[in-house]
Amino acid sequence: MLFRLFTRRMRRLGCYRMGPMWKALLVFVVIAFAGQLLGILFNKSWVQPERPRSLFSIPENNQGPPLGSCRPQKHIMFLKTHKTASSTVLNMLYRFGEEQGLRFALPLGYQFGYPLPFIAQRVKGYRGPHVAMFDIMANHMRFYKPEVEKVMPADTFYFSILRDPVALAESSYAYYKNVAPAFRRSKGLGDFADNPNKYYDPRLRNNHYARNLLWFDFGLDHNANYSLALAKRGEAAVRRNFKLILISEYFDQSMVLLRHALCWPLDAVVSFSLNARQQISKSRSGWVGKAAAPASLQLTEEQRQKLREWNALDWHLYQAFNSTFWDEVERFGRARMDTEVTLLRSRREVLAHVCLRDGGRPVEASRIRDRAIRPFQSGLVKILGYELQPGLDNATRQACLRMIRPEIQYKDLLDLRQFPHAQPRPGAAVVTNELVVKKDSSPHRTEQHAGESLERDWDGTLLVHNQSQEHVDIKGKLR
Ligand SMILES: Nc1ncnc2c1ncn2[C@@H]1O[C@H](COP(=O)(O)OS(=O)(=O)O)[C@@H](OP(=O)(O)O)[C@H]1O
Repeated sequence: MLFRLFTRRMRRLGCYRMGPMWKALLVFVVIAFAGQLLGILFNKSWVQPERPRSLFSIPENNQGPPLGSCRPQKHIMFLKTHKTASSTVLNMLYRFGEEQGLRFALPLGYQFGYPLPFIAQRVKGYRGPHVAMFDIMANHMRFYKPEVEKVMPADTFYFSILRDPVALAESSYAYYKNVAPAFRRSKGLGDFADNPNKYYDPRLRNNHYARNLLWFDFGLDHNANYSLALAKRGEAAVRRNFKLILISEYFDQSMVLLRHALCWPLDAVVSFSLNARQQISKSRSGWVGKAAAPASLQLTEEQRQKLREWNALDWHLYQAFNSTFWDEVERFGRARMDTEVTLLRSRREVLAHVCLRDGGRPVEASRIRDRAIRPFQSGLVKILGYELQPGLDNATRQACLRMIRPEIQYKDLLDLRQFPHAQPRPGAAVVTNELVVKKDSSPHRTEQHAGESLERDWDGTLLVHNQSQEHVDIKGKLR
């Protein structure tokens, strides 16, 4: 019937003198074309990324507005800057990679030899330049592009995240109070801001946490004297190397841009804030109120301004990329952005309701019954985590767990999956549930081992001093 119709139409079009061979070929082309068309209409995975085995069976159309004909990006390098919400972003990358069976470039310990500039040998299982082995790289490092390029495929998508340097300084001071000598010596952040030069010695290890920390993480000289020309050169280097720079203060808008840049489904960028510090409120519940900072972190407006000046290179970077960020939002469309942010937030609320106890409120580590998901603690304040809703079915529980599993534990899990037969190296600090809540009270201990000098860094990282005095973190703790 269809064939008869088709031949009649062909006759009308003047195709009388076709031989049987040509006719057969034409029929074949038409059938193939119709097949493609039906495939496009009915196979959504062509137009939308395949939804990872995700939390709950929700209809496809709840995965956010369609993304067009893009393909999900699977080669990703995220520069995990410090105290910028980067652990929340890392969690999303871990989840997506795990669900899609991607391979992670993981550090031997928990960061890639930080604070030394990145070298490819820090990647576990690295076999040499341009051996395409890894899909995602995202743990803390001091960025150094030529070495990163040895590890990651040429079509890798590079992105990172920035935060207002004043907020970042508060977070960094709270977290690294006992780690950065400049912070340790001052009475409080306000005192430090009033006269940073009194406390800051650029030669002392870990003082990079106290000055232009973003600039440092991007691999630039964070102690350089500020000049506009220098700041613009640094900014240009970041622009050259990174396709997208997110802004922590606009986290949800950032996630929308990221989702579109990576062509990912909505669930992949829905997250719960990880690594938040507890801030004591005056209310009876005694819980988090961002306004109520402890006395040692309180700042006057003048001190805030001084911190901007002290971190002038970071301040420049932040302002420049904040402006670029809003240009991107403009290009994306304000109304469209608002719609997608609303969708993202409502999805987060649904997931919080399903997954988390107490309506999703973060709690202090000691109150988390499952010790395996307690977050690592450091500094002046308590770092909060989450408790899972009891009584979840196994699949939901696993999906929820992924969203709240702290960075250290998640890295260990992926490491074990990728290297199931690897033996821990001699001297390696094995992460136990106890260790993740332990504060290291005696930083910089030194021991002798097999002719080498071993030193424990503030976070338990085992550093080996060999003859060239290079520090190698074998395995230790984060940050
Ligand atoms: N979604 C979202 N939006 C905005 N801010 C967020 C988010 N998730 C985490 N955070 C805040 O980020 C701070 C922790 O940053 P990091 O995870 O990068 O820290 S670390 O360097 O890995 O230790 C930490 O900041 P402070 O609470 O000010 O210390 C977190 O509260």
